[in-house]
Amino acid sequence: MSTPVLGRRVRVVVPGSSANLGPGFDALGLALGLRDEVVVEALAGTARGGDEASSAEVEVSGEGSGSIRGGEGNLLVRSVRAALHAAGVAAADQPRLRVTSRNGVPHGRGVGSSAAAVVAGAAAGSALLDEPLPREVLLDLVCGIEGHPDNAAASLLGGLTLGWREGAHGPWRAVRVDPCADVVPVLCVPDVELSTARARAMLPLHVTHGDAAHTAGRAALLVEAVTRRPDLLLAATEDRLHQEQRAAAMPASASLLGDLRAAGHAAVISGAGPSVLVLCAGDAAAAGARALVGARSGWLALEPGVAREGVAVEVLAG
Ligand SMILES: Nc1ncnc2c1ncn2[C@@H]1O[C@H](COP(=O)(O)OP(=O)(O)OP(=O)(O)O)[C@@H](O)[C@H]1O
Ligand SMILES: N[C@@H](CCO)C(=O)O
Repeated sequence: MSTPVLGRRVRVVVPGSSANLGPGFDALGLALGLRDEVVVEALAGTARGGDEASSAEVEVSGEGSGSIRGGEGNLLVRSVRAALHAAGVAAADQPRLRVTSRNGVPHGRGVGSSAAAVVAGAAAGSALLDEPLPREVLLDLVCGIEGHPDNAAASLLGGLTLGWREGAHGPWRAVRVDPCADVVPVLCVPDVELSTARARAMLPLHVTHGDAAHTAGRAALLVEAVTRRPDLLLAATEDRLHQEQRAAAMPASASLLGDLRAAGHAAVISGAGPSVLVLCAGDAAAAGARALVGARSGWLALEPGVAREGVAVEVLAG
C-alpha cells in the first residue's frame, strides 16, 4: 500500500476544456489553453477529529474566488482525498491538507472548471503518495467523480480525447489524439453562468433511432475533421441530441450559435453551455468569427489555443 509523504508539497497546472463539440455528447473533449494552478501540501497530523477548516485549509484566487467553499467540502480537497482513498489510505489516516489555487478557468461557463478541479486534486493527491497511482487508475477515478469522461479526460491527457466506459459499470477509458494545427478554437464567453446540473436536467430520456444514427455518423466524421480535414468541420459539428433541447436555458447562446453557423462557422455549445465554441479552419476564419462575436454586447471572444499537454505535476518539496 502506498502512503502519503508528510511535508510533501506539489504543484499542479491543469487545462480547462470544451466537451461534446456538437455530436460527441459525453464522449469528446478538447483541452483548451485556460489553466488553473494548484499547490497542495500534506501537513503533519491526520484530518481525523479536527474541524473541517483545520483539516483542510483552502485559499483561492482568480475565477470563483468569491463563491468556492473551503474545508473538506471543497472539490479540490475532495478529489485529493479520493486519490488517497483509491491508493488504500483510510480516511482516518489521511493527512491535514493546505491547498492554494489560482484559477484561470471560468466557472459555470461550459469550459470544464469542475473537471479541471477534480483532475488537479486527484493528480495532486496521487503525487503526495510515495507510489503515485497508475495513469489508468487516475483516469477512471476522475471520470467516475465527474460522471462522464469528456472534460475530465481532456484535462488529464490534453489534446482531443475520446472517452468511453467498459460495459455498464466497468472502468472509464480514453484515448488522446492530436488536433491538426490548422484548427483554431475561438471561445465565446457570455457574462452569465449556467450550472451543468441544470442543463443536464433539460435533456430528454429517449431519442429517436434516426437522431442516434445521425449522431454516430457526425461524431465519427468529427474526429477526422479535427485531426486531418478541417474543411469538414461545419458538417461534422451538427448536433441533434442536446443543443436545441437546452436552448431555452441559454437563448443568447442559441442565437449566437445560429448566426455563426449560418455564416459558415463550425460553432457548437461548449460543454453544457452557455459558452459557444467555434472550431475555425485557420487564422482568417478565426478573425471572421471573432468579428461576428465582437459586434454583440455581453460576450467576450477568446483564442485560448489547444492545450496539447494535459495536467502537469511537479514536486516542490518533500
Ligand atoms: N477550482 C475549483 N475549486 C473548487 N471548486 C470548483 C473549482 N472549479 C469548479 N468548482 C466547482 O464546480 C462548479 C462549476 O461546475 P459546473 O459543472 O456547473 O460548470 P463547469 O464545470 O464550469 O462547466 P461544464 O461542466 O459545462 O464544462 C463551481 O460552481 C464550483 O462549485
Ligand atoms: N457532456 C456534458 C459536459 C458538461 O459537464 C454535458 O453536456 O452535460
